[in-house]
Amino acid sequence: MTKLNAALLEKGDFPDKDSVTWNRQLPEKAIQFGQGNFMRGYLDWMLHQMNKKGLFNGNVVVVQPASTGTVIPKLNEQDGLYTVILRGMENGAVVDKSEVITSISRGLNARQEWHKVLEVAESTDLEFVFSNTTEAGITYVCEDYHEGEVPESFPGKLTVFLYHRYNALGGDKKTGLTIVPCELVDENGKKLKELVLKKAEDWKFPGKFAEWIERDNQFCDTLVDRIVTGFPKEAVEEFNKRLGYEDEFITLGEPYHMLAIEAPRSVKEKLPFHEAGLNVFWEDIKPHRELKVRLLNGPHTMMFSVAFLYGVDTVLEVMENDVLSKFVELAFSEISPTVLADEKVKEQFIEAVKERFLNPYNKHYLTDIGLNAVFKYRARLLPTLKRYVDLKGELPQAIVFSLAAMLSYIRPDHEVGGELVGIRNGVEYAIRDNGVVLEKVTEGWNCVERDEARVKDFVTSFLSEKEIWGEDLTEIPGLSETVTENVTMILKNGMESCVKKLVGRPLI
Ligand SMILES: NC(=O)c1ccc[n+]([C@@H]2O[C@H](COP(=O)([O-])OP(=O)(O)OC[C@H]3O[C@@H](n4cnc5c(N)ncnc54)[C@H](O)[C@@H]3O)[C@@H](O)[C@H]2O)c1
Ligand SMILES: O=P(O)(O)OC[C@@H](O)[C@@H](O)[C@H](O)[C@H](O)CO
Repeated sequence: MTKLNAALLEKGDFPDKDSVTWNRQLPEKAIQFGQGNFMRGYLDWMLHQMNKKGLFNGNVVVVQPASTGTVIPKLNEQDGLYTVILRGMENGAVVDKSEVITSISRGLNARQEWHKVLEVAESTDLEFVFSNTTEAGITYVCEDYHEGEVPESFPGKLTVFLYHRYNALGGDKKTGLTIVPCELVDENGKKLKELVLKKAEDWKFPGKFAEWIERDNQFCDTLVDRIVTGFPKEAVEEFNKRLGYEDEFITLGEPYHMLAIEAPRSVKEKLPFHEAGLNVFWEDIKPHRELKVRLLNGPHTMMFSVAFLYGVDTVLEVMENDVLSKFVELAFSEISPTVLADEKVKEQFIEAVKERFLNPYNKHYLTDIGLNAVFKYRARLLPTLKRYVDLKGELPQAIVFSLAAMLSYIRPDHEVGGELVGIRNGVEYAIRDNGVVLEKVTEGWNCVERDEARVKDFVTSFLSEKEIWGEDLTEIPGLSETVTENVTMILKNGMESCVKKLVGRPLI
């Protein structure tokens, strides 16, 4: 079968050819750090929608920031082209549409082609920097600067990129950029700016550069929302057949999307998402964040370990299971009172989330949601747990149970090629979490394997780890004891029996 690339698009030899809009001559107005599924199915898709209406008139250079990854060469083989397939319900009707996205001009590997990345910094066409480097990307890493060499961290790369631009173009006001991070990190724009300024200070870049950053570059805070499940690895042939070409980057997602962005009016004028009919809010993002992170990401992080160890694999299977769907109800009932929003707004949001989780087309794997789960629990559930304790004077049982389930999920059986492997019902799964977490959990589980009575020591030591939690969680009254009880119960009776017992309790 023919591969998707520029030649195929020009030949137009495939079923959906009439829907393609492509202008290869558009200037490279943006650089994007992060080549993952989410950006392809969300931001690059949005830029494409604007290009179709003549509202952006630009392309994006995509940079792979992390050293591992195989996306860039394959993306370049496809001339930056790929297909987004959006499937689910929209306004009560079934949607199933595919579209070739043409907003990416090329891809670069930061490690191997840093000089080319710096050439982009010199361009007067460039106006925007977008990014999604996961939560791990917007963190401070202590590193040295050597001229011409690529820094390890994303903030380090961005600082050198901006410094190169400042030097190449003379630090003129007009050469400042609009920087729009899409990581799910609270105040992502402000944090990224702080990190850039810190790097500039560490590396003793001139004060005038810091002034240029402050005065002429806009860092915007954002909140992003769309469930993008990525490449359909279990049904590639079926999709290629439907499209009439082979595409290594088919990106599946739901029709729903939302972007909340805090930025000055000038940015709104340069990025008129709303004029292209996109669901974008130019306002305070806090209310959106409060609802979305607590009531969508929170239940995701609660359900992944519970449901996976129960024996199911996807969010849809959770929602369609009698017992697990009750666990999700329990999750909403514990989270909702802690969310600072109008009751009606919360109810409507919860109903919409349930409908999205029930999207019959989305194969959203629990193991994908479980990537780096401990830090997600810290960011997405711990504030809810603490607020619940303040409000009710007791622990939220399901939220606490999901913490025990997460510890049970990160239980290594053995190691393969440096990666930890867990076992569910005799079948292996990869445990993918942060290095510190894996080290502590492996140590803890090793002790428990030798002596089951050591669960208490394991849980207490893990919860008191400030490097992981940012605080000592054993100070929350009863938490350590309840997590210990739950882990012990899961070990003894298995997940199914424990969840059934938990959901048998009356809803709050
Ligand atoms: N997939 C979704 O539905 C969805 C929805 C909203 C938000 N998000 C956010 O997007 C992020 C990425 O999701 P995805 O589905 O694209 O995953 P992915 O695995 O396809 O992509 C991960 C991306 O992050 C980069 N990356 C990873 N670790 C990094 C590091 N330490 N420094 C710099 N870059 C790093 C990779 O190079 C890659 O571009 C998630 O962390 C999530 O918070 C995803
Ligand atoms: O993407 P992650 O791994 O950070 O989190 C898993 C899901 O909660 C997340 O992808 C949601 O589906 C998404 O945030 C919806 O906008």
